[in-house]
Amino acid sequence: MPAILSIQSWVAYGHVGNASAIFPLQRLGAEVWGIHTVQFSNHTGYGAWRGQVFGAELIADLVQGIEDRGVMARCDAVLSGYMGSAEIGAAIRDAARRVKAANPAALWCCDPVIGDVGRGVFVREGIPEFLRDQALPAADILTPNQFELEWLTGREVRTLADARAAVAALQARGPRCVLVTSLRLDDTPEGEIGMLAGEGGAFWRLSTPMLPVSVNGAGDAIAALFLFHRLRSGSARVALEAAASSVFGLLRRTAEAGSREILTVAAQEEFVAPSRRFAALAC
Ligand SMILES: Nc1ncnc2c1ncn2[C@@H]1O[C@H](COP(=O)(O)OP(=O)(O)O)[C@@H](O)[C@H]1O
Ligand SMILES: Cc1ncc(COP(=O)(O)O)c(C=O)c1O
Ligand SMILES: [Mg+2]
Repeated sequence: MPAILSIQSWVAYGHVGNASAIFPLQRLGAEVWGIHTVQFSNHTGYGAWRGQVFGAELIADLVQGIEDRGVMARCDAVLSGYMGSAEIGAAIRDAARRVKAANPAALWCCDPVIGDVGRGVFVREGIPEFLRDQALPAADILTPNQFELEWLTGREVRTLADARAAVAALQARGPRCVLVTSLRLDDTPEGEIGMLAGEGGAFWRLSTPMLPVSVNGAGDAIAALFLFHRLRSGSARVALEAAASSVFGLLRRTAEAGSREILTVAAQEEFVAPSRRFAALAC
C-alpha cells in the first residue's frame, strides 16, 4: 500500500483539503502523512471563516522532521492542494524535490487550486503564478478543473479538441499525467458533467449525471483518489474510472441528504466499492 505525503488545507468543520483527502486514502489502506497549510474553521465557500494560514517555515520544518526520521525513501507520492500562500507553495515544491531525491520513483500530484467557473480566482495573490511557473514544470500529475486548465494555459476550452490541446500544452511543460475535472464542453449533454484524463499521448473521457449539489471538497477527494488508483494500477484510465465512480457515489449520497458538506464519512463505502461504475472512453 502506498505512503502519501499530503500537504493541503485543514478545516475543523466539514470536508475540504486534507479533511476531504486523508480519510478516503486511509479507508483504501494508504498510509498518509498529513501536513496542513492552513487551519480554518470551515471552507472559504461560506464567505466567512476563522483561523490561520500557516507560515512556510512551519511546513518546511515538518518536512525536515519527517526527513530526520529517515523515512523519505518510503514515500510513494506527494499530494498537494490549497496552498494558503505562494511561500507555502515554494515549501511544497521543496518537499517534493526532497521526496524524489530519496525515492526517484515517487510522484508529485499537484491539484492546482486556483478557482472555478462560478467563483473565479479564490486564492491569494501570487499563488496562480506560482502554480503555472514553478509547480507545473516539477509536477508529475496535475488535476485542474476546467477554469484552472484555461488559466494555466491561457487558452479557451470549448470543444474536445480545445481540451485535448490544452492538456497536451500542460504535458509539454511538465506533468506526464493530467486529469481535468468539471469539464463542460460544447458537446456535453445537458445534465451531465465530464472529466478528461491524458497520459502517454492517449486521452480518455468520462461523464456522469450532474447532481443537484454545489459543494466544496469534491475536487480534493477526486485528486486524492485519482493519485491512489494511478499509483496502484499505473493506468490513468483505471484511475479515472475508479475516482469518478467513487466521487459520484459520494455526491449522490450528499445530494440525497441535502447536505452542504460532502458526506466523506457516512458515504465511505463508496471509496471501497462504488455503488455505480462509470467507464471511460478513449477519445
Ligand atoms: N454537481 C455535481 N454533480 C456531479 N458530479 C459533480 C458535481 N460537482 C462536482 N462533481 C464531481 O466532482 C469532480 C470535482 O468537482 P469540483 O468540485 O468541481 O472540483 P474543483 O473543486 O476542483 O473545481 C467533478 O469532476 C465531478 O466529477
Ligand atoms: C480551505 C479550502 N481548501 C480547499 C478548497 C478546495 O475545494 P475544492 O475541492 O472544492 O476545490 C477550498 C475551497 O473553497 C477551501 O476553502
Ligand atoms: Mg479543486
